[in-house]
Amino acid sequence: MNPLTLQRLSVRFRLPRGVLVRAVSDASLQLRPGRVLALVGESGCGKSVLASALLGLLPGNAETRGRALLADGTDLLDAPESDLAGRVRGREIGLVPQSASTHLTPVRTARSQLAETVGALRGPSGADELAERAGLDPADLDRYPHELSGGMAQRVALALALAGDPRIVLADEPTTGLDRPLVHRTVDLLAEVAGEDRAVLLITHDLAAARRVATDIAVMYASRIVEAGPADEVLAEPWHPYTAGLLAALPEGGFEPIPGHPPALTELDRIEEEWGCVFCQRCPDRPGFAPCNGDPELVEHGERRVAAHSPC
Ligand SMILES: Nc1ncnc2c1ncn2[C@@H]1O[C@H](COP(=O)(O)OP(=O)(O)OP(=O)(O)O)[C@@H](O)[C@H]1O
Ligand code: NI
Repeated sequence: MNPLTLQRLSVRFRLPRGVLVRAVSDASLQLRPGRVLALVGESGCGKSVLASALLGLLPGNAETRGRALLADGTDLLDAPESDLAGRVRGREIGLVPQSASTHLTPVRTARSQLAETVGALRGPSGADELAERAGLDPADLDRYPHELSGGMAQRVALALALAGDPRIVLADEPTTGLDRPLVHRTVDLLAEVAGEDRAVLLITHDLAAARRVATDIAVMYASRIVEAGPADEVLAEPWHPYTAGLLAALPEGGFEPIPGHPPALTELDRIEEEWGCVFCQRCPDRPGFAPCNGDPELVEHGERRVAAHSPC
């Protein structure tokens, strides 16, 4: 059994006056030990909401559907908070947050915070060992948060995420604000963490970083996973025009961003009704912006799947 299996996970938010935000729609994914799954997509497509759902950290106006199953059958979507707090967060799933330094208490050294977390989670490794596994000189643990560089803070955050010896490590935009060499260093460390037989979910809009370490990739657009599969295959020959568009936006792809913007997540039902699919309005394969007919079909082939019209 895989450490985590998502089955048609959906999350929507209820806003005043009956407005609904469809943040995640029917997401199905598997995290596997020893592998890095990169979840990529433009800002606002629902990546962080998906992560929050797995950690039981959605706000009160969220409604979920589907299942998010741990290997022992626990469904994270309906597990009681006591279970999530006592057993899941930190122990089953370690979180590497977006801006590491804001998660550290300013008045205490990194070492005291790491030691406290190890104690609270009853983790098997000491602070020095965790620091080394996170690529940090143990001597740097004696620094206060304001004495840590961005890269060091990120490594402290990784050490904290490993403190409870979790089988799953979830990193949500762990490279924000880091320069390119540090981005590489950070994602390389995540690959090493996967090498310890953990499953890593790397959430990022940095496709170049994802390409560097991902073994598997899932591409999210307007709340849906539109394409997924082994990273080398998907990135060498994308099946969805959105994936192709993301690659074309990279420097080596020619720096040609996809024109237009993703639709507002409050508008998805209306757009699907009018257009058939939510990507048509930006789709290079539909000159003249002809609407598609109906839902994009899901095509599965081996380990790959794509939800697009042909051509979409
Ligand atoms: N509590 C909430 N109530 C209503 N809408 C919300 C709430 N939380 C998030 N959203 C909306 O859900 C959508 C998805 O947000 P999310 O943070 O998951 O995007 P993302 O893909 O992680 O983007 P980024 O790359 O910028 O981190 C956004 O449109 C956001 O405004
Ligand atoms: Ni289409």
